Amino acid sequence: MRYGIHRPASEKKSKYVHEKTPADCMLMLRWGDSRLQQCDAKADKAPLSIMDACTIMHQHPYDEVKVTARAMCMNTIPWQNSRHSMPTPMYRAYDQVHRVTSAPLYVHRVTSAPLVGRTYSRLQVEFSTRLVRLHAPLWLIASQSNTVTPVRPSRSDPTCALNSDTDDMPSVEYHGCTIACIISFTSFLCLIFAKLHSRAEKPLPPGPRRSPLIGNLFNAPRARKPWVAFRHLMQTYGDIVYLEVLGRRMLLLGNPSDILEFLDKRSSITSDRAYSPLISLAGQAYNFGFMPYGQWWRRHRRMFWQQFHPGVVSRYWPIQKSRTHDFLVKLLEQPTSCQKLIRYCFSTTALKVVYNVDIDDVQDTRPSGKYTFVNYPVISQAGGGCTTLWSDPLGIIEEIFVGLREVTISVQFILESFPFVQHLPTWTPGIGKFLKQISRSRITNEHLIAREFNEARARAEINDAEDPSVVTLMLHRLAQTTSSDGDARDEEEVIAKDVAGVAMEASTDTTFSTAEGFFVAMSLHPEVQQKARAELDLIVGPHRLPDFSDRDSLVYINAIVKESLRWHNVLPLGISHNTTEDTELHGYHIPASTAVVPNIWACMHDPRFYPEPERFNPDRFIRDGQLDRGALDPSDFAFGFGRRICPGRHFAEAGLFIAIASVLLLHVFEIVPPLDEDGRPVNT
Ligand code: HEM
Repeated sequence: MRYGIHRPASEKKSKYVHEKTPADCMLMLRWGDSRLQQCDAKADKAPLSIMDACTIMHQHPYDEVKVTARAMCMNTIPWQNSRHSMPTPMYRAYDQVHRVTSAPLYVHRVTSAPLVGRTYSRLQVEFSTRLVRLHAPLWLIASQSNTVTPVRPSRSDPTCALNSDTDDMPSVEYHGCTIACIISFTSFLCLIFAKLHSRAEKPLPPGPRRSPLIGNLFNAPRARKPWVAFRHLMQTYGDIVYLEVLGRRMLLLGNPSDILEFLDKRSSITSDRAYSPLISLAGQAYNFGFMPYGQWWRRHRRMFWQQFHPGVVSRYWPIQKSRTHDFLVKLLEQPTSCQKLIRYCFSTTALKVVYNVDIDDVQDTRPSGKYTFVNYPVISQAGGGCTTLWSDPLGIIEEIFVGLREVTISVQFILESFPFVQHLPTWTPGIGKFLKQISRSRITNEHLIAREFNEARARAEINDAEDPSVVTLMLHRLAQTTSSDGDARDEEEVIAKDVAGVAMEASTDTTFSTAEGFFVAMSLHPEVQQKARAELDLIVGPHRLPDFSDRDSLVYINAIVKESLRWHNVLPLGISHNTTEDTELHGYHIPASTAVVPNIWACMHDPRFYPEPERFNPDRFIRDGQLDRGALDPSDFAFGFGRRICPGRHFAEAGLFIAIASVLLLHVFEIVPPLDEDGRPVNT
C-alpha cells in the first residue's frame, strides 16, 4: 500500500520554507506494524516544514506515523519566528537547544510520532528522543557545508531509515578532515541533546489546568490578599505550584525548605528579576531592587552594601536612637496620633541617615519652599504598608498613592502581557485613570530623588566630616576611588543617587509597617507587654532608656522583634525572582524565565512550624531563657533570599529593636485596642 502526500494546489506553501530550500524531504508513513510506505515529497516540489508535517500527521488516521522532514532544516526558519505557530512543548525544546548552543538555530528536525490520541505533546516526547538517536546535527552540518552528500532514501538502501524501525540516518560520503570535526561536533551536540532529552522528560510542577492562550489567568488572584489565594492553591496542588498567565510562567513556593533550596542555594540561577513596564511607569527604574541580575545591578548593590553592612550600620545607631526618643516625646504629647508618629519616626530617621535632612516637626517648613510632612498609605502587599514622602503638593501625593494602590496583580499581568497598554491615552476607559496617577507617581519620585541628592551633595561640599549621612559617605568614597575618567565618575554618581533614593524609600515603608504591626499586636496581647516590661525593668532599670548595648541581654525583646517580622509580613510574597536557566526542583522541570514567588506569609503562618500561627507569641523563639537557635527564624524569610536578600536588614532590625524596647520600657504607655462608639475595645 502506497501513500503519497499530495498537497492540494490551493494549499499555500508554508510561509516558513525558503524558496531555495533543497526539497529532499520525505515522509514515511507506517501503516500497522509491518507495512512501510514512503513518499518523496520532492516529487511535489513542496518541502514540508515541521508544522506541515505535524498537520499531516494530525490529519491522517494512521496508527503510527514517522516523519522525516530533512532538508528544509537549515537556512529556512529562524527558530524564533516559528515560536507562535509551534505547540508550546516543541517551542520549548527549540528554545532549550538555542540556549545551550547560543548559536543561531535554524533547525527543523526529524520527528517521530506514534500518534496515540494524535496529540502534539506525544510528538514532542518522541521528538526529543529521536534527536539523540538520529544524530540529527550531523545531518544538518553536512547538508550545509556540502561536504556530506545526502543519499536519497530508498527501500533497497540498507542504511536508509525507511527499512528499519530504528530510523538510522542515510548513508553519507565524507571528505577529508571534516570527518573529525563532524564527529566531535556531533558528539558534543548529542551530549547536549541527551541533556535536553533528560530535562524534557521531567514534568512541570502541578497546577490548575491551563486554558489555551490565557493559561491560568482566572486562577491568578485578583483579591487584595494574593498570598492567601496562593495558599489555597497550594492546599490543592501541594507546596510547589506552576501557573502560566498569558504566556508568563510562575512558580509558587510555599515550603520553607523548598524556598531556601531554590532561592538561596541556587541563587546563581534564580536571582534575576522579570521586566515589568510598571517599574518605569512608577518611576522605579532607578531602584536596583527591580533591576535585572547583571553588572549594573551588582554595582548598585555593592555601593549600597558598603553603607549598610553589619560592620558599619552602628554609625547610624545614634540617629536611630535620637529619632526614637523624639518619637516618645511626641507620643506623650499626642498619644492619639500614634500611627502618624510611627511613620514620622522611621521616615525622619531615613531622611537623616541618607540625606542628613533634619525634620523636627510633623509640620515642617523649609526655606526652599513649603514642605509638608505627609503620610499616605501606599501599595503594600500586606495592605497595611505605607510610605511617607517629603514633598511639595499634598494633593499630588494623594493622587499618586491612589494610583499605586490600584496596582493589583491583574493590572500587573495586563501591563506585562500587553505592554502597549501603557501608551494608551489617559482618557482610555478602565485603565486611563490608573495611567495618569502612576505617571504622577513617576514624576514625583524622580523629582524627589534628584532634588534630595543634589541638596545633600551641596551640603556635603560645604560641610565637614561631621556628617555621617549615606550620601556624604558615598561622595567621599567616590572622591577617593574614582578615576579621573569623567564618564566613569558620572556613572558612579548616578549610582550613588540611585542608592540614596532606594535607601530612603525602601527603609521607610517596610520598617514602619512592621512597627505598626507590633503596636496592633501589643494592643491585642497585654500579657506580652507585661513580660517585656518585666525584662526591661530587670536589665535596663527605671533610670535610663534602652541602648544598643543592651541588645544581647534583652532576650524577650529580641523575640518580640522576630515575632513582629513573622506575624505581620510587610512583603508577604517577597519580591519575585526570575530563573535564568532551565532547572529542576524535586523532579519537576522549571523552565528558564519563570517568576519564582515565595509565599513568605504562608511559611510564617504554617502551623507545622509555628503552632497557633495567628497568635502573637514571642515565647515560641525562646528555649531555656535563650533565643532558640533551632526555631525557624523569621529573619531568614522576611528579608528575602539568596543574592537578592534585603541588604538593609541589619539597619532595619536595629531600628525595630530600639523603637520596641524604648516604647515598652516606658510604663506611661499602655497599648490598648481602640474603642468603638460605645466605648468597647475594637478587636482588630
Ligand atoms: C522590616 C523591614 C524590611 C523588610 C521586611 C524588608 C524585606 C525585603 C525583601 C523581602 C526584599 C526582597 C528580597 C528578595 O528579592 O528576595 C527586600 C529587598 C530590598 N530591601 Fe528590604 N526590607 C526591610 C527593610 C529595608 C531597609 C531598612 C532597607 C534600606 C536601608 C531595605 C533595602 C532593600 C533593598 C535595596 C532591596 C533590594 C535588594 C536587591 O534586589 O538586590 N530594606 N527587602
